Amino acid sequence: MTLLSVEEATARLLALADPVATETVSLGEAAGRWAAEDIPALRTQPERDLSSMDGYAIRFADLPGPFRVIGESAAGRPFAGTVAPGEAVRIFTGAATPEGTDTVMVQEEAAREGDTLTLAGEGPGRAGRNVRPKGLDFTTGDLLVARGERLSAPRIALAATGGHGALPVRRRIRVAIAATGDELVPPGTPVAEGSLPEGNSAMLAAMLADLPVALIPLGILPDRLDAITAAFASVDADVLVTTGGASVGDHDLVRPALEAAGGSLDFWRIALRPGKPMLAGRLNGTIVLGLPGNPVSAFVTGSVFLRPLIAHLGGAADTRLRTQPAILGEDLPANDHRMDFLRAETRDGRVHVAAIQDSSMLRTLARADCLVLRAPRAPKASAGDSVEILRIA
Ligand SMILES: Nc1nc2c(c(=O)[nH]1)N[C@H]1C(S)=C(S)[C@@H](COP(=O)(O)OP(=O)(O)OC[C@H]3O[C@@H](n4cnc5c(N)ncnc54)[C@H](O)[C@@H]3O)O[C@H]1N2
Ligand code: MOO
Repeated sequence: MTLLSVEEATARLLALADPVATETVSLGEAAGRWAAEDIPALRTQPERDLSSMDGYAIRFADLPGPFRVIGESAAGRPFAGTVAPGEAVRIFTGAATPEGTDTVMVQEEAAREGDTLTLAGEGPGRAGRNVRPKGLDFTTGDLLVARGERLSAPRIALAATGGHGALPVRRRIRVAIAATGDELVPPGTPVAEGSLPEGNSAMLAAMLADLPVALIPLGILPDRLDAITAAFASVDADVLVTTGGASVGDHDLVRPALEAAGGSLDFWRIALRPGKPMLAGRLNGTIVLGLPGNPVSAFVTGSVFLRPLIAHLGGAADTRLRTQPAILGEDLPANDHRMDFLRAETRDGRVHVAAIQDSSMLRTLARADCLVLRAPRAPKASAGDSVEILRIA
C-alpha cells in the first residue's frame, strides 16, 4: 500500500478549493482573519512633529536658557503661534511641537518660576530630543498590512490608526463537524456498557476557536451507509470534517458514503503516525476531510491538515505549520516510512517524548505542550540533538 507523504497530501488538499469570497467588515469582525487586499495607509502618522514627553518645547540652540514660557500645547489643542528665540511652550505627550521649536526639555529637568524657565538638569543633549518627527510610524500610501497577512491585534490597531474603519477579508469558513460510530454518545449523557463519550467534535471545535469559522455541528452519525450518505448529501458547508470510520474495517463507511452521496475521493491514507487513514475529497462545493477516529489521530490530522485548510480558504498567504527547533530530552530510535508527531513535554529546556504513543490516549495529549516531528526514515536521534517541534500549548 503506498501512502501519500504529508507534503503531497497537504498540497493536494489545498488545491481542492480557492479562498472563499471577500467581504468588508468592521475592525472587530476582521480580527483574526486574513487581509483580502493590501491595506495602505490613508494618512501619515504622526501627521506632524509631536512631543514624546511632558515638558517644554524649546529651540535647542537657546540652551541653557533662561526661557520665557508663552503658551501651551496639548494633544488635540496645539499652540497656534510661532516660538521666537528665548521662548518656550509648555507641552504634553502627544502634543504638536510649535513652529520654531525643535526639542523638548522634560519637566523633571526644568525649573519654572512664573513665566521664567531654566534648565535644572543635564538637558536634552541634542536637537530633536523627545520629538517624534512627522511620518515616524508611516506615511500616506505606505503598505500597512499585505494581502494574505493575518489581522492580529497589532495589525488591527495599525489599520485603525492608518485611517480604516472596515477591512476587506474573506467571509467566515462554514465548517460542518460530524462524528461517526455506533459506540458514541454525546458528552455528559449516561454511558451504557460498550458505549463511549464522543470527544472528537468538541476537540475539533476547540481547535478552530481562534479561526474565522462558522461551525455547523452535525452530531453523531451511526455506522450505517444510508445514514452517513444522507447526512453527507444534505450538507451545506465549505468543509465537512468527519471523525472515525476512515479505516479499512467493515464499519468504516466514510469513503463509501462520500461516493454514494455523489462526491469523489481525492486521496486516502497518509504516511503519518498517528493519522494514517485520513481521506480527502469533494462533494459538490464542499471539501470533505475524513479524519481518523482515534482522538490523538484526529488531533494530529486536525493540526496538520484542517487548520492549514481553513487558513488557505480564509486567504492566508502562508499556511505552513509553524514548527521550531528544540532540544531532545532522550534518545529516539530510527523512524520507519511514516512521519511521526510524538507527544512531548518541555522540562528544563528539553522536550521529553512520552514513552507510550498509543493514538487513543488523550491524557498524554493533554499533558503534552508540543509534538516532536520525525521525518520518514529519520535516523536515530540522541538526547541533546536538535529536533523540530510543533507547539500545542
Ligand atoms: N486492519 C487495520 N486496522 C486499522 C488500520 C489499518 O490500517 N488496518 N488503521 C488503524 C489506524 S492507524 C487508525 S488511526 C484507526 C482509525 O480508524 P477509523 O478512522 O476507522 O476510526 P474508528 O475505527 O471509527 O475509531 C477508532 C477509535 O476511536 C474511537 N472514536 C471514534 N470516534 C470517536 C469520537 N468522536 N470520540 C471519541 N472516540 C472516538 C473509536 O471508538 C475507536 O476506539 O484504525 C486502525 N485500524
Ligand atoms: O494512524 Mo493511527 O492514527 O496510527 O493510530
